[in-house]
Amino acid sequence: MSDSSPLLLFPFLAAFVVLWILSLAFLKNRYSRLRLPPGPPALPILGHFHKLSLDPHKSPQSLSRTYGPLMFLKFGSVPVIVVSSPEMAKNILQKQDQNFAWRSLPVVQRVLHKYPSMALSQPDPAWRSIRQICATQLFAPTKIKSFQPIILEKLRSMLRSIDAEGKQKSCARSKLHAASSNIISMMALGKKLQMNESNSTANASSHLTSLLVESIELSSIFNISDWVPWLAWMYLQGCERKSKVLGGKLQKVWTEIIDERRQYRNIVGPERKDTDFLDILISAFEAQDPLLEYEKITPILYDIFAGGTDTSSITVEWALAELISHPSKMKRVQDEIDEVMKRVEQDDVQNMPYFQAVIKETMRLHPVIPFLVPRMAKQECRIEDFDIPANALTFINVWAIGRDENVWENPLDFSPERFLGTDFDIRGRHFELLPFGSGRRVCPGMLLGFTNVNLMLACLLQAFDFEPDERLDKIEKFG
Ligand code: HEM
Repeated sequence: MSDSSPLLLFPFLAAFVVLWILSLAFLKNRYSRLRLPPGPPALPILGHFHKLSLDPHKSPQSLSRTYGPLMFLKFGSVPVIVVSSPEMAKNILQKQDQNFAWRSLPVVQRVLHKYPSMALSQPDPAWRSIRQICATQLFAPTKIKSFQPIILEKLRSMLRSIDAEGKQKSCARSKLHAASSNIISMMALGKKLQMNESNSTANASSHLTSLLVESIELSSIFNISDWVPWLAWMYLQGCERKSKVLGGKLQKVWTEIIDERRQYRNIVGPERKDTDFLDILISAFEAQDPLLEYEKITPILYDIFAGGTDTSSITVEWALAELISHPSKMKRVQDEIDEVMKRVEQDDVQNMPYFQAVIKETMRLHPVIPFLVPRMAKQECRIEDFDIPANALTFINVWAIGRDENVWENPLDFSPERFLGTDFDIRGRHFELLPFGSGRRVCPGMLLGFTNVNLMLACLLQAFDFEPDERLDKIEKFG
């Protein structure tokens, strides 16, 4: 660096300080008339970022022990509400669901897709019509049932592969992940794609996998522009540029896949049947909108891959880790499986109360999306005695609710027995247990995700005996 560089920095620092003072004054005026929920004192610019530890899902839980189940924080300049009790969650997700159905769109996602994905769309008519297609066609119970043979075939091939290569943790993890992605990819884009490697779409689909992984990694980077928007113009981390390049590549692959399918549909003509999600989506869009922009299908496919893959395999991994650490519970669930099932079938899985309790208990202690997908309050509103500012990003801390001693007895114990003989389910009606969220933004893939978790876990428990392992790592990592 040359000698003159500190001088060059001076105007930059001066501008920074002025912007900071202006932002403080602006925020003070903005919130001074409101009775905000309690929260710790904030630092300038950073807000409460310094309060987050390296495990960001744990710090809000300890803060809420001091400040209560409805807490106000600021991350950078973004107002944040953290909810940590079933009553507050019910207030937001049921009583005020409409106002809290909005999402904030991170910069990476805004640049990555021409149209926002379903998970990050605002609750407008287009989002509602996609949710409708999800409920009545893509994830309808009959559709999921029709996919059961495909799911089981993939799982049997996973079992063979684990059997051949040993069931060390790392091996089982990668096989679970691969099985989960294969199941989703078969349902979304069709069996033939995976079978015929010389087919150009098959190559496109394997390229797609690596682009999707890259895009999920990019989306999970902590991007300063999202939290301190007035610094966005500096492009400090280059995320926008990377998203633009990646978005272009993703769009090219999606277009190839969709175009090839449309050509195939034209060749087969009206005789064809909608076999997978892509077919269903093309038909549904064509029926609704003759001037269809096929690009609007791509964010839905993106959601199906991004939302449907790791969520199931991680849940199964946690269930196995807990059962391996609790051999008597492992024996009880395996005995139940041996008694009820010859071969794994979804209908039988539902008739195993202890097995179902194991899954609920796993989802209580280890929800894969610990804060749900953050909601945003469209308008200023009140919760109990407090004012919630418009556009406050709202985190429902289901991880903390699942471990709250005021809600659960001995909350840190893995005890599936607590669910036996109760009517608790995971569908978003019981605000103590919300692994799939609740209200109008509840996970649309819940039935599919739950079916996959059931079948994967049942297959593994039926096929193998797992030895207790002292080296078992039960450390939760965020993101
Ligand atoms: C064990 C499996 C799964 C779990 C635990 C899970 C969990 C969740 C959660 C907690 C949310 C946020 C709900 C809220 O904001 O209230 C969500 C949203 C979503 N999930 Fe899932 N999910 C799973 C499987 C799936 C599958 C299989 C798909 C699709 C194939 C999927 C697609 C989505 C989408 C598109 C959204 C956003 C919905 C919207 O904002 O309108 N998920 N999921």
